[in-house]
Amino acid sequence: MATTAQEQAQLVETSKRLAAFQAVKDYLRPEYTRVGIGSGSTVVYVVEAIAALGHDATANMSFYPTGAQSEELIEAAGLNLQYISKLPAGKQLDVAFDGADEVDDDLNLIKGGGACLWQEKIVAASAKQFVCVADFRKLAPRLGTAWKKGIPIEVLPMAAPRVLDELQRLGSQNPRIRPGLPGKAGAIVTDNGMWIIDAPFAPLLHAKDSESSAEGGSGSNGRGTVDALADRLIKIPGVAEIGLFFGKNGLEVASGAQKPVAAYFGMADGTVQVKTPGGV
Ligand SMILES: O=C[C@H](O)[C@H](O)[C@H](O)COP(=O)(O)O
Repeated sequence: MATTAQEQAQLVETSKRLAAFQAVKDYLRPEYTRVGIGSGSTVVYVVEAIAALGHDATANMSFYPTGAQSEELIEAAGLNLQYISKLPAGKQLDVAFDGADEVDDDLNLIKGGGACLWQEKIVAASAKQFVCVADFRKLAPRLGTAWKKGIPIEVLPMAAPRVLDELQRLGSQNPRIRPGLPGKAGAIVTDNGMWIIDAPFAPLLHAKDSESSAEGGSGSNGRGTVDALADRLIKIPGVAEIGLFFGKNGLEVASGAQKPVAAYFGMADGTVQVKTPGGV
């Protein structure tokens, strides 16, 4: 049935909210004290779901933002704001919630569509459990299938031309420095004073593909895997961080995981689909 653009937009918002409320219900335990809050439009509903639990439920919890937007969200909801820079060495967040631009069926993520990725990766990797919340548009078998804008890469501004050259050598088709929003002359500037380059690549294979391929890490048909490309991108001089969240998942490593222990998707039919490392 044909829907108007307005109806489609409403469906997407409803789906984000469904995913966020279910994820908070499943993963925010009353005994938790340290909670990471990511960036983007879906995380708005995560904060709404947490605030809806009431002051008594959250009074002993501190909330760790991933940038200016989530800092504002936490404060506006009346939740206790704390900073990852104040997390003592050896301690972890109990859980962190964040959105994604694309999620593949091995739970690799593309993030940074809203120019937040560096602090997000630090917060996710600081959590015992990283939980992703998204709507049905973000589901894709391979990264680069649905999200065609490219992999967001946070770069030191003075290095941007050299990074663009290197990205083209690695096979990116037409990598671009992301422009500022209307009213802002020049490039977009991140919360960390960096620029973003969006680097499109052909859809990326993942570990599950290479397990079934004799070619190992490079995948089948000569196509690159998420891990192999990420390893090359992060080594380019001038690259601060990349918007690929990859590697071991949170069930395989005790700390430092960039991949979620669960990804929640609000679906168009009003259900919530949950993907976990064992269940996808
Ligand atoms: O840069 C922004 C972050 O990585 C977001 O988490 C990501 O872009 C998803 O945002 P949204 O929930 O608005 O789709």
